[in-house]
Amino acid sequence: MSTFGERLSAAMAQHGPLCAGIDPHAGLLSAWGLDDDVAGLETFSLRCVEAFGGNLACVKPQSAFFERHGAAGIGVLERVIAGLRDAGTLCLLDVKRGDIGSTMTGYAQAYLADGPLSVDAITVSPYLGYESLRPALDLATANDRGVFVLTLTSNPEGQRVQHASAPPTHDGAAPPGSVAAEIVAGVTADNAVARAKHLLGSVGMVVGATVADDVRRLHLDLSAANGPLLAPGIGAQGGSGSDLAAAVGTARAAILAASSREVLGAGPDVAQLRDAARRTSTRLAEELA
Ligand SMILES: O=c1ccn([C@@H]2O[C@H](COP(=O)(O)O)[C@@H](O)[C@H]2O)c(=O)[nH]1
Repeated sequence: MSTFGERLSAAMAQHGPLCAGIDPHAGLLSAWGLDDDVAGLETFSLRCVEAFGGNLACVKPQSAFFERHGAAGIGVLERVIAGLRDAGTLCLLDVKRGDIGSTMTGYAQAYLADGPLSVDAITVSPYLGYESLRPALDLATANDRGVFVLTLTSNPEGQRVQHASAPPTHDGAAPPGSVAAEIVAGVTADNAVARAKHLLGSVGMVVGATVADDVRRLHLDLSAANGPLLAPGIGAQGGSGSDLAAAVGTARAAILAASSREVLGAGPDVAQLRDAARRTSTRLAEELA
């Protein structure tokens, strides 16, 4: 099988840069005329699969909105994942997992090995240390899956952690600067083999569409990292593809722009939802060009 980076490159070339979110907020269920229960969750989510499957490069279910319904909600998530797989559309599960290595192995097995929650890629949180993610990084590589490491998140609170200076390493090597820069350095190293083959790497970063100024302020070289950049914050959070594209240099080609509420507001009609996603993808392609 081809690597996740190769599959994502091909999908973006075919369908454009939009990664539509499936975020079944209680408010959106209500706006679609659905009850805030498992039946409403299932109707909402499977309409999204019908609208987006086969039409977009990637779809990003937000695990939180399935987990809040308990085991039955996870069952719906399993059916969403299966539906996207059947449609041939990449599924990036936004689940932001991160733990000590031994536990991280369990999370990696849940999402990056074969099983009911197996997806093409997941989001991971590096705040227990980039190397604590090693079990997920290694299993993703072994199974041709991907991970997206939180690097500069779209929310304003993230700055206090992500802009902080990284302490010196135990071996005395000079730290690369900020916490965010340390994560970029880890991703750069993990994508080196793909880079040598002139392929997009399978280790991506989450860099919010709202934080273009921070990318410049921290002097992050996202091009050298050679991974896809998941850019949430388009639409409802006020971010724009063009601002981020201007800040990341040649990495703009690797921006996978995530938008949830802006697109989902076009439901519940499947055709209108599909049209909204296509329009957003076309607009984002222009902003990122
Ligand atoms: O830095 C981050 C990381 C993840 N997200 C997630 O993306 C969507 C955004 O939803 P919108 O409705 O388009 O604002 C949501 O699932 C977040 O958890 C993020 O926003 N920022």
